[in-house]
Amino acid sequence: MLEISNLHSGYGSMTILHGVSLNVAPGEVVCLLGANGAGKSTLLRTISGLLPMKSGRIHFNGQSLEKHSTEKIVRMGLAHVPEGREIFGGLTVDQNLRLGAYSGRLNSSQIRQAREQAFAYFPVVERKLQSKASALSGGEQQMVAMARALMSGPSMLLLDEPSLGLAPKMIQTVLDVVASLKQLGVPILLVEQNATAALAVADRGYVIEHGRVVADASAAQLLADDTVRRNYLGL
Ligand SMILES: Nc1ncnc2c1ncn2[C@@H]1O[C@H](COP(=O)(O)OP(=O)(O)OP(=O)(O)O)[C@@H](O)[C@H]1O
Repeated sequence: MLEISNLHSGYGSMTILHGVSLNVAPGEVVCLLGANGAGKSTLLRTISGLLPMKSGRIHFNGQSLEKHSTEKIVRMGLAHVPEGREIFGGLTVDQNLRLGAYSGRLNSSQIRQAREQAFAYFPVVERKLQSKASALSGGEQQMVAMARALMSGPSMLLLDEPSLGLAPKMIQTVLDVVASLKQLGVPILLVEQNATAALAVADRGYVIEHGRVVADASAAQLLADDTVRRNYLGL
């Protein structure tokens, strides 16, 4: 579904990703592990076209994403929930959700369905529809960001630290939503600092160090690996 090979990317003249290759198959949840600054967010930003690649290949459903705008990539079905949420604070929650549907992938009845699904996952989003997004707590904003991504009718999701700043109960809610989307067949590439909990819902994972993939294994193998447990799972 998503195939990345020998990807180089970075900021200006600085290269952060040095030849990353990875893939996500239909229906898979794949977790990216790595220390702060390893390049995980940079990878997601490059996939979604927020950052131009320097070289390499990214294919989504057999189509190259190179030179496509982020807007086009969302229209192709790949939605990105960035770290730090980046919702529009001056707009209401409802307006944020409508912007999520702006890509035009869904017709009006599908948009209604996506809205209902988002409300079922995140009841607080429905309760706060008319509130200014900036008036929501950090955790509530995180849920709006995920709901907004669902409004584009994604066939794949890139989630960057979806549980950042959430209370423990809400962390589990977010991971339950990940598991539920997986049941619906939506593949997810997930960066998550609660790596043990993330690997519990993931099929596979990649470990990234200094912009390079240094390990690639099933979630069960990563959970059992002493080095991974020590360095990334805090066990
Ligand atoms: N806008 C930017 N301009 C220049 N350098 C950046 C920018 N964003 C990130 N970097 C640098 O790129 C490197 C990788 O950052 P990135 O955010 O991809 O790491 P990460 O693995 O997601 O880390 P974290 O877990 O802390 O979010 C870091 O050295 C960071 O300082």
